Formats: sequence, C-alpha cells, structure tokens
Amino acid sequence: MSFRLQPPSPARPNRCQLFGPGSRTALFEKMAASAADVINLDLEDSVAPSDKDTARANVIQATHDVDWGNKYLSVRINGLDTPYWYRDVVDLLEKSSERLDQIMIPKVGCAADIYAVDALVTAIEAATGRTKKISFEVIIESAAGIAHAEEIAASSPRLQAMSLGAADFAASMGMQTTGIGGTQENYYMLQGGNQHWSDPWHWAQAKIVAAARTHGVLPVDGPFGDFSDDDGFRAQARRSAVLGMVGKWAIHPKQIALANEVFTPSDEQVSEAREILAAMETAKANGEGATVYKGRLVDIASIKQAEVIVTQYEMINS
Ligand SMILES: CC(C)(COP(=O)(O)OP(=O)(O)OC[C@H]1O[C@@H](n2cnc3c(N)ncnc32)[C@H](O)[C@@H]1OP(=O)(O)O)[C@@H](O)C(=O)NCCC(=O)NCCSC(=O)C[C@H](O)C(=O)O
Ligand SMILES: [Mg+2]
Repeated sequence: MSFRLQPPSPARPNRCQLFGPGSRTALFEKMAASAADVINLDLEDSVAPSDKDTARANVIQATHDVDWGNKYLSVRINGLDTPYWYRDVVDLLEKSSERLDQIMIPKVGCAADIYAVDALVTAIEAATGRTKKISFEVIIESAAGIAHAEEIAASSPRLQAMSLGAADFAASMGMQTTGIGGTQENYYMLQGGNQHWSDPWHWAQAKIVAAARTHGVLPVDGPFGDFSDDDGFRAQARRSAVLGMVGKWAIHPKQIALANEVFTPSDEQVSEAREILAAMETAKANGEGATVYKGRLVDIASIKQAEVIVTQYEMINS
C-alpha cells in the first residue's frame, strides 16, 4: 500500500442518474417521483440553442417549486466552449434555491476547466452568502478528457463524480459508430471462424475508474442510447459494476429500475460477502491470514473486497 491512502468516495447512493431536458418542464414532477438517486436537469445537448434561456429559467424555478425529496439534484451546464456556460453558472448560483446540490460540467478536457468553474462558483457563493457548497460532477467525453482523466479527478475538492459520455466520446475519438454504449457490431475478434465481441468502452471505463478512485471520486457509467434494449442496458451496466463503477445514467424512465437492480448488491452477493468476513474472523482468531471458503482462497484482501459489497449495500439501505 502506498504511504498515501486511497480517499473514500462520497457516501451517497448514485445507482441511477435520471436525465431530462430543462426545456421539458412537464417531466420535472415525474423525475422527482422516480426511483433515481440523482436527478440531472439538462441545459446542454438535449436543449436547442433557441431554448437555452428558457430552459435555464425553468430549471432555476424548479429548484424552488418542485419537491425533489431526498434526491441529489444536479444541473448540467453548457460546455466551456459555448457562450452559455458562464450565464448558466451565474444564474444557477445567484437564483437557485439551496436545494441545488451539484453542477455537472460536460466535455471537460483538462483540470483548468474545473479551476475556471470553481473560481466562478466560489466567488458567487461568497458574494451571495449561499450556505450550501455546490459540488461538481464531470463528464469525460473527449480524447482530451480521457487523456487527462487523472488530473481532472484531482482538480477540485468539490468534485464528487466522473461519468463516461459515450456519444461525444465516440465522436471525439473518431470511432466508426453511431451507437451510444453497448456492443458494437464491428468490434470483434475471430477465432476458429467464430466472432467474439469485445467491449470498445472498456479501456476508457477502466481509466475513469482508476482516476476517480485514486482521488475519492465516484466513477459512473453514462448513457445507453437504445432504451428499447433492456438486456443490452443490463449487460453494459453489469460490466460497469464489475469494473468498479457505482451507477449509470437513465435517459428514459424505463432504465431506472434496470440501473437500480444492477448497482444494488444482490442478497446472494451480500450473504457471500458476510460469510467471507465471518470466515476471516475465524481465521484471525486462529492466527491465520488466509483460509478456504467454498473451496477457494480467501485472505486479508478478501476482507476488503467483501467490505466493498457490504458497505455499498448498507449505504443504499441506510
Ligand atoms: C428520450 C425521450 C425524448 C423520450 O421521451 P418520450 O417520447 O416522451 O418518451 P415516452 O413516450 O416513452 O415516455 C413514457 C413516459 O415517461 C415520461 N418520460 C419520458 N422521459 C422522461 C424522463 N427523462 N424523466 C421522467 N419521465 C419521462 C413521459 O412523459 C411519459 O409519461 P406518461 O405520459 O405519464 O406515461 C425522453 O425520455 C428524454 O428527453 N430523455 C432525456 C434526454 C436527455 O436528457 N439527454 C441528455 C443526456 S444523454 C447525453 O447527453 C449524451 C452524453 O452527453 C454523451 O455524450 O454520451
Ligand atoms: Mg455529451
């Protein structure tokens, strides 16, 4: 173990982030009543340029009027390459209620992007006397973003979560696909004449998980575009969960239950984790650092693995 211990990530459930355009106010109450842990009201790519001002005003009003319950409330601002983002930040910080928890910064390319937003947010918080410090989440969705994922993860104490945005990421990388996440027809190996599909998102996800975990940030899987494909969503989400991601976006309400199902440890996983912890307690009492559980090795590292599952389960159910 390094002398520097890995910092813990924020202890709040983040299994599903439900998105809705800031221009579709009719969705807000439905989003608030949903089973998503995080709500993302969007001012960016789901809002037409002609609707940007209206959407911003809608979202600010909704921080006052809508009962968001215990949801973590996040607003996605426009990218730093647009003329909209500074007004998004200024108006959100000056006019939103204290119910606003977080700002999502899209298309982040380097740590300085976060520095710029942090400087503006910090000044407005001080000037207006907002009592709740706004947190940040970022989307890694460009070649620059993935190249600089680690410095971005380290960029601000406000940063709580880092998502992969598969659509913009694919475009920025020049990937030959129009799919948003999931299996890509042409990404396969051939063996004995048989095709075996591989996962083109895997390396970027792994890089995001490592960067985020190093700096105590929650790694999150972004959108799965084909909301008629439940099995495809589930398969993508399961791969993300195994890699260490804590949740996934929903771009349609039918994806919420799927995300919650995958990112909530199952009763079987929790029972097995607790049995491993009990087996290691017995081993410790016998002066052993390793023992056998169901015919396989468990040792001190297994305690940490089991604790990931138990802690996640207890946090979700607390
Ligand atoms: C995708 C949608 C445009 C579909 O909307 P719609 O045609 O209204 O869907 P349905 O008729 O199937 O809706 C069924 C009922 O569910 C309600 N509904 C729909 N969407 C939502 C929602 N987001 N939250 C809550 N409730 C919702 C409908 O009102 C219907 O209700 P009822 O009539 O009472 O039965 C739409 O879902 C949508 O706009 N989704 C979000 C799009 C979005 O925010 N996109 C941005 C995130 S993804 C992205 O940006 C890419 C990323 O950055 C990257 O680069 O990868
Ligand atoms: Mg995007």
